[in-house]
Amino acid sequence: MTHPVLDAIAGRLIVSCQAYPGEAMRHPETMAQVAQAAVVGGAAAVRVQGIADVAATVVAVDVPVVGLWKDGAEGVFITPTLAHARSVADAGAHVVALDGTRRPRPDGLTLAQTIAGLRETHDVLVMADCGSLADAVAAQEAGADILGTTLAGYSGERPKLPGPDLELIAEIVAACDRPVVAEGRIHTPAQAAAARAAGAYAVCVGTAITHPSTITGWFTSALADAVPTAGVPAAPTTKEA
Ligand SMILES: CC(=O)N[C@H](C=O)[C@@H](O)[C@H](O)[C@H](O)COP(=O)(O)O
Repeated sequence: MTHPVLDAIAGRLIVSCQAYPGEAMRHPETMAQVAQAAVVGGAAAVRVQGIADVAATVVAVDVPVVGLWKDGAEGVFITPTLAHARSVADAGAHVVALDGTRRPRPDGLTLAQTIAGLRETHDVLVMADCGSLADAVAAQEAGADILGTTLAGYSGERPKLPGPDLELIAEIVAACDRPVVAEGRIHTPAQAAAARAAGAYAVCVGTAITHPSTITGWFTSALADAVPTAGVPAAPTTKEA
């Protein structure tokens, strides 16, 4: 690859550091610290949501920052307009991640117009968050530098599998010639490796690394379903006097 950011992430892990509205960890400094911890663990890049979080993280880590701005929670909400994209780039993101689906955008621009407009003002890479093979093909045509499977299972064109959509990753890799970032519901190291084996250029993991409430829920659910099997010592009981 010919771009230093693409060189940096080749075959590597990107960690998405996001807290959601109303959550205790939703604070730019907190997310920047989470990003620092991910870098210590070997993250080659981090993905961060929100202008303040991007700005705080860019100065806190020495790896590329993939920035996005979620505005809303339905339809096109990941960096939905050119104005959002420029703000993310202004905050210092090295890569601007934006909705890469074929759905209408709130400002009426096409994806190609959005990418071209961003390039007029900023020297950044663009990651298109796609939900299907057709999205990825169109996003490549529109000028995206990186194709992500971020929206597979969220835009209505692919099933929402419990794990990553490995089939889609392989299809995009076969049909396109841009780096493909596997993202979405990669919950285990084995799934990350499987995404890489399916042809992903890099693998992005969020929830399983940086969302403690969800991870805690996985454990509490497992315990709620678990029953002691034979041979397990019984819990001590209080001796009667
Ligand atoms: C669909 C959507 O809004 N995805 C968002 C995109 O930035 C994030 O909420 C995800 O956490 C991120 O894509 C990483 O995925 P996962 O958390 O499954 O590892």
